[in-house]
Amino acid sequence: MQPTALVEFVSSADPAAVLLLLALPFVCYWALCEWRSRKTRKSLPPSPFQLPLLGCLPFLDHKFPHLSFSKWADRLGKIYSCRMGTQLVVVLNEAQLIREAFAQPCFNGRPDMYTSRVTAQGNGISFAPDHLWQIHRKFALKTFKMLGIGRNVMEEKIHEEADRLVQLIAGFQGRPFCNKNAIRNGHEQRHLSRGVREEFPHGFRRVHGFYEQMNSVFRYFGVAGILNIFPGLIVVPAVRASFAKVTEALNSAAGYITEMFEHHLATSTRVWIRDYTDAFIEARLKEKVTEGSPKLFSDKQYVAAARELFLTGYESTTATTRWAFLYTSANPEVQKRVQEEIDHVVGRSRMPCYSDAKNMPYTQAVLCEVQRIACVGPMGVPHRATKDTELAGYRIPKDAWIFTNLWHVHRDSNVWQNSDSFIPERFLSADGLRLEVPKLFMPFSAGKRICPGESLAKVQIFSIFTTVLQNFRLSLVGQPDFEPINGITLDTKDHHMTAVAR
Ligand code: HEM
Repeated sequence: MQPTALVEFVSSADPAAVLLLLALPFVCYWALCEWRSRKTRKSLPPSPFQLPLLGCLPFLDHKFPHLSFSKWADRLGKIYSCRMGTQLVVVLNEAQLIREAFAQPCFNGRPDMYTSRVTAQGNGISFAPDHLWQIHRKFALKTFKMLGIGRNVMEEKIHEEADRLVQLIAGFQGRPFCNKNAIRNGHEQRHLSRGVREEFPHGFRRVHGFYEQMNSVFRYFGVAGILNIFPGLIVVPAVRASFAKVTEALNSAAGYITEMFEHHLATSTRVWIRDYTDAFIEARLKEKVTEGSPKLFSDKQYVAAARELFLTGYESTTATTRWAFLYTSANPEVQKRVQEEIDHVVGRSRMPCYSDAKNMPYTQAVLCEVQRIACVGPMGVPHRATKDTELAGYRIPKDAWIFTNLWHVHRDSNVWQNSDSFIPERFLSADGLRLEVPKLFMPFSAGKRICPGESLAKVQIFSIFTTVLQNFRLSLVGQPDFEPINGITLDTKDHHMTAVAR
């Protein structure tokens, strides 16, 4: 066709046909590229059956979602994907794969979740923006180390808590008491004994109120959590009311924490760093000098970080301690062996210390088995992929949420023989003399986000557990009920027990 003929054709033809003709080579080119890239592009991990818009939500066990995630893991293997609403979630079900993923920075982001956005407002540790997270995680770890967590200084404070719990239990004089309330009260009393009584004119009522608020957060979070998937549901009265309860409790706890901060400001010597709050005040003053005003160590950051450390630390360690008492009361022969080990290594004249733990393999095996079987944080804390990447041969798109299926990791019957039975010996060497913790055991997760409270939790659980068993023989009243109750962590139900002095 001559150029003039082409011009004539274009000017006389239907404009739509011309456009179509011009677009055709581009469309063909795009289709070819797409076909080529699909051939080479990895697919998403396999999925369970899902519905449009809702994804897997209608098929999740509403009471215990981790059981559904675990059932799908049995069928789909170490990695699968699903949608919660329109959000893509990748679920990791095997310890080795979790370690492999979390060793890579691109798997260590956190989702931008509605509940944390509204409550922490970009502050705190777990859900803070990246730069703030790095600084405050490092700061918390450095402060814990400086305060002697895992060393003698901190242990003195934990001994106070254990001692108060022993006094509290002794007060029941062999009559039945509620395990749950006793451990909570022991913890609150220790909090009081650490000087809060002087700090707060309202004394115990104030501390008790603070813990009550913390419990409300856990109680109501279950319903409010749906807002992370469908933020629009805030208009539904029941969801709105639950979330209001959570924010009300968090605000009220913030009031308590602010009072504590002000008291520390007024009484800080700046020479003796008494605790996390004193260390925060120091860092704040330094930032003020260099930057003019505290931006990284702001008041809001203090409230969010301190509240989070209280909340996560308190709930997970007290729940684990309650499970430890439940399992050892339900298994008298295990309890007897722990007590024999305590008598042999510690005796009766002093309190057990964490430094005794290395000589107490059986007791440590019992506590590992409690953490494995109870798994208080069954789905960990969600991560987020920060870029398009790959894992185990599958495509993981940027912003996919990554769930750590710790429940499955610790209950997989292909990994743990008789996985639903309580068998502390699985953490001992064949001769029963040494503690052997397999790499498949990971209650504190792994990688850069691994729980920074691990050492503190281990010292606290060990000290309280061994001090109580050193003093009392525990027995359950009625049949043991191992079904958990679900909040942010899996906790024991209320159960009654008796404690006879040894
Ligand atoms: C038995 C006790 C505990 C268990 C089982 C536990 C478990 C966990 C798990 C599974 C995670 C998620 C890690 C991840 O994102 O992959 C986590 C994170 C965290 N835990 Fe713990 N934890 C315990 C005690 C504590 C204590 C005592 C504290 C504080 C004093 C604490 C503070 C935190 C914080 C701040 C994070 C967020 C870390 C980050 O995002 O970098 N935890 N914990």
